[in-house]
Parts: sequence; C-alpha cells; structure tokens
Amino acid sequence: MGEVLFPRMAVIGCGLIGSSVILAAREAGCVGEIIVADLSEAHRARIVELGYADKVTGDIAEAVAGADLVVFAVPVLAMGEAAKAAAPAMKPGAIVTDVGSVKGFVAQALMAALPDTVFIVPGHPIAGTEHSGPDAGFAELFQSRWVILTPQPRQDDAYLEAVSQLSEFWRALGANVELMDDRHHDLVLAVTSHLPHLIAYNIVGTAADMEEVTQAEVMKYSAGGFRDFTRIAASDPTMWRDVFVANKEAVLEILGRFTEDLQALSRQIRWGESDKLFELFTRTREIRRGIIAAGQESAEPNFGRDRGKH
Ligand SMILES: NC(=O)c1ccc[n+]([C@@H]2O[C@H](COP(=O)([O-])OP(=O)(O)OC[C@H]3O[C@@H](n4cnc5c(N)ncnc54)[C@H](O)[C@@H]3O)[C@@H](O)[C@H]2O)c1
Ligand SMILES: O=C(O)C(=O)C[C@]1(C(=O)O)C=C[C@@H](O)C=C1
Repeated sequence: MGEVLFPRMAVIGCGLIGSSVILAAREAGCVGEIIVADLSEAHRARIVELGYADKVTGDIAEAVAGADLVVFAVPVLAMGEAAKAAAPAMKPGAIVTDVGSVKGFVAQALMAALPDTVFIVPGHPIAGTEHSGPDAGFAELFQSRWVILTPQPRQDDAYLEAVSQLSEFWRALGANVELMDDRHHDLVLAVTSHLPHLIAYNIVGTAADMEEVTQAEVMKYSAGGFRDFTRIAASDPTMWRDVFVANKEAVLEILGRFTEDLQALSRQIRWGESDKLFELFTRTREIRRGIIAAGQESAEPNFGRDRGKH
C-alpha cells in the first residue's frame, strides 16, 4: 500500500473512467475516503452494489464537501453544470481535476463555475474502451498509459504544488504524466483520437446505408478491418457527441487536412499511381511498428478491450 495522498476523494460521474479511477486509487492505497455523486439513479444503485465508495449520492454539493481531491468524470458538455452544483460546497485549497477528452472547453467551464479558493488542474487519461457505465471500470486501465495535465499558466508555489500532487496521484495509479498547453492537447487529440472515432462512425454508417450490400453480409464478412471500426463506433454516443461539439475548431482543422489527403488518394487510385500508394502504405506501417516498439500498444490486438463489458 502506498502513501495516502488525499484523505478524501470525490468522484463526480462514476462510469468507465470514474470507476476505473476509484479502483486504481484503491489498489494503490493513495486515497482515504471515497465519495461518489452520479446523476443516474440506476448507476448509483449499481455503484452501491459494487461497493466502490464509502458514500454514494445524487447531490454533487454533498459529495464534494470536505473533499481534498475532486475528480469530474462526466461527459464534456456536462462538466460546467456539475461544477456549478459543486461550487458552493468546495473546500478551500481542494485540488479539482477532470478526465474530459477535450481540455480547452472544460478548463473554461471549470474556471467559470468554481471559486478561486480551489486549485483547478484539468487532466485527460489517454486510456479507455468502447464500454461505459460503472461496470466497465477496471483498476489496470491507466497502467503505463499517458495522462496529460493541462495546468493554467500560473507560477505561484501553491498552484505548482497542486500540479505536482496531482501528477503523483496519477503516477500512483500506474500512469505516465505529461504537462501540455490545452490548445495543443486539443489539436493533438483531434488527430490521434477524435478523427479516428469520426472515421469509424462514418464508415460503419456508410456500410449500414448501402443498398447493394445487405446487413447480413456486413456482419458475416466483418472479420478484419471493418470489425475493428465497429468496436470504436460502438463507443458512447453522449460522450462522443460532446467531444465533437466541444472540440469543433481543432476537429474541423484536422478534418480539412484529412479530406485533402483523401482526395489525393482518390486521384492516385483513379490514375493508377501505384508507387505513391505503395510509398504511403510503407510509411504508415513504419509508424505502427514505431508505436509497438515504444511499448504504447500491445501487439495483441484486443488487449484489455473485453474487460468490463456490459
Ligand atoms: N470512454 C473513454 O474511452 C474515455 C477515455 C478518456 C476520457 N474520457 C472522458 O471521461 C469522461 C467520462 O467518460 P466515461 O467513458 O467514463 O463515460 P460513462 O458514460 O461511462 O460515465 C459517465 C458517468 O457520468 C454520469 N453523469 C452524466 N452527467 C452527469 C452529471 N451532470 N452529474 C453527475 N453525473 C453525471 C453518468 O450517469 C455516468 O455514470 C468524459 O468526459 C470522457 O470524454 C473517456
Ligand atoms: O481505446 C479506446 O477504445 C478509446 O477510444 C480510448 C480513447 C482513444 O481514442 O484513444 C478514447 C477517448 C479518450 O479521450 C482517450 C482514449
């Protein structure tokens, strides 16, 4: 058991990520009491059954009262409302963070809602699955994965200490921590996470709408590439709607680049420019090999994915 970094942690929203934070923190022994607030009555009942927390409530203010660490783990567009509900009960000096997939938007929402007596350090674990809800969580989710923190541009000692304590918390959960500017985070994640999800939603939608190919054929012959896309396209609709609304600017920027590159590929196929196709496919294979060599991805394609299925 490690050192208790936060005597009381409140987790607001206890789905895949919130419950994984709780399970990992409990396993690491780095938090004392755990209080959960969740909007969904069904989720609250399940969290009680699973025994994840010392107290489970539907009242966010009640959950954050006296907490040293508050983790907002609700969908991105719900962060502002959740923070507003928490604001009057926040303990002065508490560290407030979140796990949202978009950082600029969430930082603005938290800063607008919360008093300046708390330390707001937005964060994003680059780890997840296509499953959601409290049953989907597992303690190993953050092991050797990146957590990006996007601190405010403040240099006072108390704030730097809060950033350092939160970094220590994530390291205790097994993650590697990186600090980044939130605009840059949103551009990077638009390429590495948001665009891939958009492509998956689109390709599965295209296949579903085809008239010459039946649904039965799509299911029967989706053993390879398409099947991987369907996994991603099964991700939570609320979460992903919110990501695209909140990261509109960066996603449109990246989508513009992507569309141009796709047009170039269309031309190469149309005009039989096979060397150009071969050159691109060789380059992309090297990128995949680089990711595996860097240890960021298991060569095993389904690593951890079937944990916490619901
Ligand atoms: N799923 C992933 O792969 C992943 C990875 C990294 C970060 N994230 C981010 O983590 C956050 C949570 O995602 P998740 O996958 O855990 O979602 P989830 O749907 O599994 O869990 C969200 C939980 O929040 C609750 N909730 C919703 N609105 C609420 C509100 N206003 N107040 C209190 N509770 C509320 C829901 O009832 C649910 O239990 C999102 O911001 C998402 O962008 C997700
Ligand atoms: O592995 C998956 O299923 C994920 O979608 C995880 C994933 C990603 O795109 O990498 C999804 C959203 C996040 O904000 C972080 C991680």
